[in-house]
Amino acid sequence: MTPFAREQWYVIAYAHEVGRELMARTVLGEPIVLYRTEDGKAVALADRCVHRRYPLSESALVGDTVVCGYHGFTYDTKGTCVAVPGQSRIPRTARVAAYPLVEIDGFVWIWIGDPARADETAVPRAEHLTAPGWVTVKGMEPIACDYGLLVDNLMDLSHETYLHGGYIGTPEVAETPITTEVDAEAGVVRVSRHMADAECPPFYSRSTGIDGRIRRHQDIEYFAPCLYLLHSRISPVGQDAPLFRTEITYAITPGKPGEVYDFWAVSRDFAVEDAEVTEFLAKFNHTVVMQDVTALNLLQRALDAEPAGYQELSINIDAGGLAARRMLAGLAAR
Ligand SMILES: NC(=O)c1ccc[n+]([C@@H]2O[C@H](COP(=O)([O-])OP(=O)(O)OC[C@H]3O[C@@H](n4cnc5c(N)ncnc54)[C@H](O)[C@@H]3O)[C@@H](O)[C@H]2O)c1
Ligand SMILES: O=C(O)c1ccc(O)c(O)c1
Ligand code: FES
Ligand SMILES: [Fe+2]
Repeated sequence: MTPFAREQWYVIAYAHEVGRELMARTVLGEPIVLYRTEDGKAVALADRCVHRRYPLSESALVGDTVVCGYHGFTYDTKGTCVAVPGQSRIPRTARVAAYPLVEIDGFVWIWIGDPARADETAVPRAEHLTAPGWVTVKGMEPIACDYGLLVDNLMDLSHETYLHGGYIGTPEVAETPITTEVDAEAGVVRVSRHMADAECPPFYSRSTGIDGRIRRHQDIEYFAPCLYLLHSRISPVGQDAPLFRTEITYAITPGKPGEVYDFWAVSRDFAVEDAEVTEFLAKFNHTVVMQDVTALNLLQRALDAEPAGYQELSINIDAGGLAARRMLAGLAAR
């Protein structure tokens, strides 16, 4: 299993998902309850009551406090217990952990680690998700696999040719070599594949209106451990500047061991008023994501049935994924 890297920021939800209803998510194996205060501030607490460990997400939100649904221990936004039933003295140790949160670019980021070390300026940015002039479609799918399998999947887009043919894949994706760069200091892995003359897959022909062959550049930036950006640049062959810019964002958040949240988004700065294009990209990308979900569920079940110590065989296309795995191992070991 890919080790969990603590002392890091992770996307726990889209901002729009968090409201005045208690919501449960598990990140790096930690059960967490999320809600918004009456003033609109997002709060994340450990989702286990200190009394008998009842899930607080199955409780009542009363004003800005959570009243445990089992015996009524009441917690404020800092996780401090402010009332217990049947007595006025509150035990000094009656508190649950409160997690640092940052809301930015339409994501709610949570710090998993020592709260004193949470540096908000270290949250990686995906400005296109909310920038004026850009339109975004998005969603989230949970997958029953090691989160490292989703990292591998996204770092090696040669699979588009085989798994996503007729959607985003064409023969040129698998045929074109990649370049890989590692910025160990910044914690970023970059993988680029520049296709000078390629078939235009339906994802781009139907969104851009191009009907001939294209120049297609895929520039990946993986900000380990959670944020993945694919800068996609498309133009008709012969054009010497990119005409169509699409930013594909994934946030890869480990849930319980063997589970991952796959947050996905597609942003564009062309045809922004065209509702048909928006609807097409939302539907089409969801289908693409489900092709990956199905493959990764299947792959995890196959790996689970393997005897220990099975051998993998890597080739050139795996350079980005291998660099990402090394970076994750380094973050987890720190
Ligand atoms: N690793 C690389 O090779 C590489 C190169 C350039 C940019 N990037 C990354 O891409 C991100 C986006 O950059 P930006 O928004 O400033 O640049 P941009 O929107 O001006 O696009 C520049 C990109 O378009 C590509 N491009 C140029 N002409 C093209 C054409 N005719 N058809 C298709 N693609 C074409 C370039 O290779 C480059 O990737 C940046 O974050 C940068 O780090 C990576
Ligand atoms: O390679 C691409 O252009 C592309 C498009 C949409 C996706 O969801 C994706 O993962 C990749
Ligand atoms: S378990 Fe929460 S009050 Fe008893
Ligand atoms: Fe895929």
